[in-house]
Amino acid sequence: MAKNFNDLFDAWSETYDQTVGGTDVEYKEVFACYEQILDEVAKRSKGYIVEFGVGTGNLTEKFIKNGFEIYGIEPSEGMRNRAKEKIPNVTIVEGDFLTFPIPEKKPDTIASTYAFHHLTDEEKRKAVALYSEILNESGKIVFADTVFINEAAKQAIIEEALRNNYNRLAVDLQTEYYTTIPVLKKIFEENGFQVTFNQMNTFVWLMDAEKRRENE
Ligand SMILES: C[S@@+](CC[C@H](N)C(=O)[O-])C[C@H]1O[C@@H](n2cnc3c(N)ncnc32)[C@H](O)[C@@H]1O
Repeated sequence: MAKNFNDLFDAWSETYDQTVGGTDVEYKEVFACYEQILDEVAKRSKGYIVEFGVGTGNLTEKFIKNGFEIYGIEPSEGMRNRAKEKIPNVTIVEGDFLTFPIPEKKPDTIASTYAFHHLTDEEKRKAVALYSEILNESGKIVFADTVFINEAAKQAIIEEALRNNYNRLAVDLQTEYYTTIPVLKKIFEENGFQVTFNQMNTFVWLMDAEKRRENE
């Protein structure tokens, strides 16, 4: 099982929607264009969707508005409760990226926003291998998360955060498992996906990974 961040997210659940709206100056740029990022993930998703780390249900709500059937997975009870208040009739179960009740139907899309960095790179590799098995043959993964083009870019952003006295952001970037595009590209390709990366703001990249067919 991945590292447990539940205390942090239970506490944050009450004010999370204000943070994504830009009230926290340290995280303003991380959440810049938040609605557009979620819209783009929703637009690129298809069919029956499994969503990891649903949080307060903002992406889930967009999926529902677009008419999709959703199976949500979220480890924090506080976050699950906020999401259930917002979207009462949606299935949201307790679980994380690696340990979760497998849905009865094979998903067409596995989606997630602002959450995959909670796994170490080794755990990310295990998760993508697992998703390759449980997805439909022509299934896809659509993630948006903070990623860096390389380690030097990551260090430069951490130094800038420290210069701005954004100490919570700097600690977050140093202690969670933010990775680089080459690492993620390798993980997806080794597991039979063809992946594209599109930058959405200074921090967040959209990853769109399609399963390659046998003869490709
Ligand atoms: C920054 S919030 C993002 C919430 C929502 N997806 C959004 O875009 O607003 C990160 C979410 O990931 C969840 N999370 C933390 N560790 C996780 C893990 N190992 N597996 C799945 N979700 C996790 C947290 O509980 C939290 O709800």
